[in-house]
Amino acid sequence: MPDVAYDRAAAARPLDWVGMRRVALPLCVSDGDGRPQRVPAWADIGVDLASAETRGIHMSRLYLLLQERLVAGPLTASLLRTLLRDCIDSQSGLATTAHLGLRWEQLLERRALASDNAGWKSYPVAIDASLSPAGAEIVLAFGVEYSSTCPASAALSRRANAERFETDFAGDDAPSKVDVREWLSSGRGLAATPHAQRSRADVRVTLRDDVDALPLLELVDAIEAALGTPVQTAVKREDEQAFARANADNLMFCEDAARRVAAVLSTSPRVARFDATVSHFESLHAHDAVARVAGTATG
Ligand SMILES: Nc1nc2c(ncn2[C@@H]2O[C@H](COP(=O)(O)OP(=O)(O)OP(=O)(O)O)[C@@H](O)[C@H]2O)c(=O)[nH]1
Repeated sequence: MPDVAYDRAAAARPLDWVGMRRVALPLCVSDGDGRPQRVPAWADIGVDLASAETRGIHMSRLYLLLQERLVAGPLTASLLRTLLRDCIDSQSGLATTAHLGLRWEQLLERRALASDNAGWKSYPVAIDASLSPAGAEIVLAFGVEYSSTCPASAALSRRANAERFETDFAGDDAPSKVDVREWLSSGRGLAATPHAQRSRADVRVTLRDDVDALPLLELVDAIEAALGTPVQTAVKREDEQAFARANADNLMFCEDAARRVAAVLSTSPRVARFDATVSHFESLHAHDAVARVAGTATG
């Protein structure tokens, strides 16, 4: 059968990236307990076309390698490195580099804060993997949603509560502890509430060369613990009260959240470099408060 890919290229020149975008496949990843889990995923796979005179690459070979390796899984850094090497080799000398992008939603089970319940949250995950004569680089990216309560608004709310207390207990007689407790528990005891909003940390980490298992769960757990207020799954009243306490104990500007995320990533033994952006989708403003932090890890 004719194979025009071998034709001599018109306007011959090398190309930086040739391949396929949005290849659908059932990606085999490891779930939170290390068991293989198949998830719908989309892959972008490509190589450079280093041979200026050759018209086309062998696309089917890249496609078949994706189906052969990523469906069997589970996805690890060594599987990605081997796949990229084989993508380059499949082109029989036409290519020197390969790039693979993967995107999927990862379900992770999360326990309630106080009750004996649990539920599942979906996390957006992506992989950007490349192999060139300079070596391999694997970037793991994911998003973590949390609640942020504004520290400035909290201070102003406490002041409003104190002023209302003075108004309601304006007489000379000192109120009893019971009076104060009842007032605090009543609607009058909350003169103002600080604004809080759903927020998201978008994290990208370049993995160290000695990492094989993808540290998604480890990093999600560490970041959610550092922020203190991850959005919840199953919520009973005791969970909601615990969440309200966690927000009071973890008042955060976007700058505070960015520093907490950086403190985790900069000390992780799995991370070589990181780049994180936190976005607070403000309930006070029609715009978002955003902070970005990047650096190398020393862990
Ligand atoms: N390189 C290239 N191939 C394309 C493009 N669009 C479609 N194809 C098709 O991709 C199909 C697979 O290409 P190849 O991998 O060369 O298929 P093949 O020649 O049957 O397989 P091999 O013998 O292994 O090379 C061919 O039918 C091409 O026509 C394109 O823009 N560039």
